[in-house]
Amino acid sequence: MPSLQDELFPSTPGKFKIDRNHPMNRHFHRCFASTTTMFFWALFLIALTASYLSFQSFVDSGSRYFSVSWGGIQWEKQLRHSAQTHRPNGLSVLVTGAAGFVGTHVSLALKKRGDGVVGLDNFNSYYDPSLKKARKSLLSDHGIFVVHGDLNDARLLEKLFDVVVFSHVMHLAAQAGVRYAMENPNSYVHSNIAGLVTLLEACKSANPQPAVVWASSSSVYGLNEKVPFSESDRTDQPASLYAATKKAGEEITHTYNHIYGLSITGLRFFTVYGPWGRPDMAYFSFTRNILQGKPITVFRGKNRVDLARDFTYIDDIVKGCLGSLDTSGKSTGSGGKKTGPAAYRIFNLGNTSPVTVPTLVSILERHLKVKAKKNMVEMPGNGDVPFTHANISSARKELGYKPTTDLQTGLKKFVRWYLSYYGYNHGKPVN
Ligand SMILES: O=C(O)[C@H]1O[C@H](OP(=O)(O)OP(=O)(O)OC[C@H]2O[C@@H](n3ccc(=O)[nH]c3=O)[C@H](O)[C@@H]2O)[C@H](O)[C@@H](O)[C@@H]1O
Repeated sequence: MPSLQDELFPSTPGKFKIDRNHPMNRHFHRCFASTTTMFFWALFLIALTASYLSFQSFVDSGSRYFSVSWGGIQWEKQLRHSAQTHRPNGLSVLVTGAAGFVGTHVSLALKKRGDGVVGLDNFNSYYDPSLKKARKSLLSDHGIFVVHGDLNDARLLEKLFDVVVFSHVMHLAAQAGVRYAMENPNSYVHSNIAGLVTLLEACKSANPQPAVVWASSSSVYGLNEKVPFSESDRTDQPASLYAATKKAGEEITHTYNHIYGLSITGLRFFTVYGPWGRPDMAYFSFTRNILQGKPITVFRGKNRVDLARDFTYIDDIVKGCLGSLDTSGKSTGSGGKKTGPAAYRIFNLGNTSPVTVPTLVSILERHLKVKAKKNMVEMPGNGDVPFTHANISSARKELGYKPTTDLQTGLKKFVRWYLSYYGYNHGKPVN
């Protein structure tokens, strides 16, 4: 005889029948109906919670415009993985502008020695974004995750510091370029002023606070005529809006050091060049034009004096950046409040041997084995300075900084990279 259980729950699906008039069944039906209702309510609540959570992560994932794609469990996992250190006392560094020229090289060097690195970049189109994407995939091949987002996105920054405990921030994201400031002045304010403040706000509120190393510029010396340029020289005569925003950055970082106890190191880079460089810079655009048989414009100063730059090779700059991170000392603030004095430092990172622009051109001609078509033009009043020359004794003493690559050697490496990246074979494009 089948048991009650068997009758009510036959093993064959579809044969389930309930005799509603059976007293036992009436009782069961009431119970079952309430169980079903509960079951559906539970399902409904689970669905509601799930959609709330995914909505939250969608909200998290965007700026207030709900447009940028960041956030979510998988994204956080990638962040943590990328930030993991692989050496005792390794650093965990947030590198802003990681898909930029200096950012890419610094990120790779940190990763190579076992530090954790998370990149941040907005991939803007100031110059060819495909070069930035190529740098990103180089970083990804080395296990470095680059978040696509803007410095001005405070929620994103807060989230990054929530997910990862960064010991350091290497702040290299900026609107670069001296002459472009006349075309698009607001982009300099957006990145170099507003973006910097948003980043410092996030750093000051982080617990623990990271130490900050950031890129200033040799352009802050502006119209200074005393050579070589020392950190104590006057920097109150900027010649371009770009220089003015970098100078403002030095003052802004000082206040965050003073009020909140953030450890700050500002690095005044001197015309950095090398493989994976910036296409807007003279050595890069000259190379492109010379190879394409197009003319180049070489600016000259007053009285036909050649312009000169203390061109500095990227590998030397990277050593200066790593030396700065290693010696920065801790920030002292907690819960947004300073608990003691923290380091505030500024260093020149140059090569200490200026080279004129016509000499730069003749070195390129030699390496490319092509003669340049030169248009010599008087320097327009567009923010340029006639020369730069770094005194690096402070950096040498404090960071162990010692540049070792001269322009001839560095440009040879750049040209080799350029020809291979853009598909040239013996100076001819490969079809
Ligand atoms: O070190 C710095 O402070 C700055 O170095 C470079 O600025 P700049 O030195 O002007 O570098 P380039 O734009 O590559 O110019 C180098 C030299 O070539 C000259 N030049 C540039 C472009 C051109 O078409 N012709 C030309 O003769 C410039 O006048 C300058 O003397 C970077 O672009 C800045 O972002 C950086 O902050």
